Amino acid sequence: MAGRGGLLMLENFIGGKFLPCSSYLDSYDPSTGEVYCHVPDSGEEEVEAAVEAARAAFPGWSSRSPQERSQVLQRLADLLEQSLEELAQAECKDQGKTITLARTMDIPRAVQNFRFFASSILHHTSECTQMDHLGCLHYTVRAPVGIAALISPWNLPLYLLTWKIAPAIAAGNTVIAKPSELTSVTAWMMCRLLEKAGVPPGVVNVVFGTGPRVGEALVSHPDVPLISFTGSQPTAERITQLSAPHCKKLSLELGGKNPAIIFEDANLDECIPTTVRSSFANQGEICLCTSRIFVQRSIYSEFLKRFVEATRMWKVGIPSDPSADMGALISQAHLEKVRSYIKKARLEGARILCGEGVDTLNLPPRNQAGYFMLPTVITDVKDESCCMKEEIFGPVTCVVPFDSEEEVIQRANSVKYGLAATVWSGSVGRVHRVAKKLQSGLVWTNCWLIRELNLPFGGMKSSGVGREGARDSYEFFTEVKTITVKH
Ligand SMILES: NC(=O)C1=CN([C@@H]2O[C@H](COP(=O)(O)OP(=O)(O)OC[C@H]3O[C@@H](n4cnc5c(N)ncnc54)[C@H](O)[C@@H]3O)[C@@H](O)[C@H]2O)C=CC1
Ligand SMILES: N/C(=C\C=C\C(=O)O)C(=O)O
Repeated sequence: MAGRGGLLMLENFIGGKFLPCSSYLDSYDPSTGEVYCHVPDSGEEEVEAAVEAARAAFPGWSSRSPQERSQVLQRLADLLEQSLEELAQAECKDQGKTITLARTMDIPRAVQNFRFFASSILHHTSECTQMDHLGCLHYTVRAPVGIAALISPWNLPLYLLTWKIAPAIAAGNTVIAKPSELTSVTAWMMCRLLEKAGVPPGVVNVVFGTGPRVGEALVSHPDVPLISFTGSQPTAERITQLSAPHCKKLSLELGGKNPAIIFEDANLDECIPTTVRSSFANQGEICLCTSRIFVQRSIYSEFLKRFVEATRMWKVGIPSDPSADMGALISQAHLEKVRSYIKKARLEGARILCGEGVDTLNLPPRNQAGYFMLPTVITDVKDESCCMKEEIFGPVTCVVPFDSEEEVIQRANSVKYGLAATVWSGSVGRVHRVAKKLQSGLVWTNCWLIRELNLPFGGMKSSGVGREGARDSYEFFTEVKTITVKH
């Protein structure tokens, strides 16, 4: 919809209707730094209306059979798939990611999220145990919890939002989704498809705006009993505080400081391109991205040389360029934050081998004010440095040597996060041994980001609370009851 100055103007989606808001936020095109869209700056009033709509829709939706709900999810998946190109173009413009990534990863995965939960909801079974000596049979039943608040970040906008909406509504809940105010467009586009897919009004409501205003109104609302959040650890802390008085169910998917551990028997021909990708895909703005690379000393020099060469080949370009490997970062503030880590590393005596401040970035004149930076490799950096401890969430990775297996496990585990690790070795015994000892919710060995949606996804320590996946999301989005029958 065209709004002020011909710019795109989004509206909230509440009770099956698009509704204007009394105030709006500017949303920027990361590749130019120009305002291109206005996003509703919602608050308590909009949350109240969304809660009312979600409450009214709950009895009807929750009493449908899993088969009926599954069909609706399948139709929505089909409609999203038919709009794949349009959604990919929108995601690329709104987020700054490359069109290739949006086409091959973000939007296909959003489609898959609905297909996956449309199927998995049909296959859950409940538990039953016998106590013959007491003449008792015990079994469990599950029921949807109610109105779910779903809060998602800006890095994988539709991908992560649908990873929450799909299991929540498949299980019979009604939802109020709040996408990041920085990347709201594809969620709004999805709302245009809901009626055609057969999603009844009020089952999926989307309120746009900032965390402190609309986010807090949502998470502290007494009639919203569960919250699924993906984002930063400080925001998770705030959500936990606000929801604590109501004892809400919480699922928190947070950041990482993910290690790659590369042993001397690794296949470097596979490891190097994959580790470049795991460090810099989506501008390093994925919570699963590698940011600490530990390399066994005997291959350290060779690895470093080849890794830097491969990083220099990683093309930074305008997001709409299909040959670009990396686009623009999300915002000016984020670009400055990422750059500040490189400055700190320099001051601490680390060496920047390529990227920011070393190589030259060539951009068309129209994109000079965009939020671009080159993929950057840091070395000679201490484990205590903030670059090795804190989540940077940008195209920056540190490479350091190690000597023994025990030492590298201890160093990899020495951060507050525990989300994702990769281990590279030709020894089957070693990959199992090391994977088991890493404090990490996910370990990929000799690969990265191969997702099996059935299995638990999530982090340990400060990387989160709870897991998502076929069974885990079902358990989160339902309440279980144990029933005992004396016969
Ligand atoms: N999945 C991840 O691990 C992600 C990590 N981050 C990290 O967080 C840093 C900051 O990025 P942000 O966008 O500011 O992340 P954030 O955690 O503030 O935002 C994520 C979502 O939470 C909402 N939100 C923010 N404050 C809230 C509050 N008080 N109550 C309810 N909802 C609230 C935001 O509007 C957004 O929808 C990044 O630099 C990165 O390090 C950011 C995005 C994703
Ligand atoms: N939660 C994030 C990524 C998840 C990826 C997946 O489920 O495949 C993130 O980057 O915040």
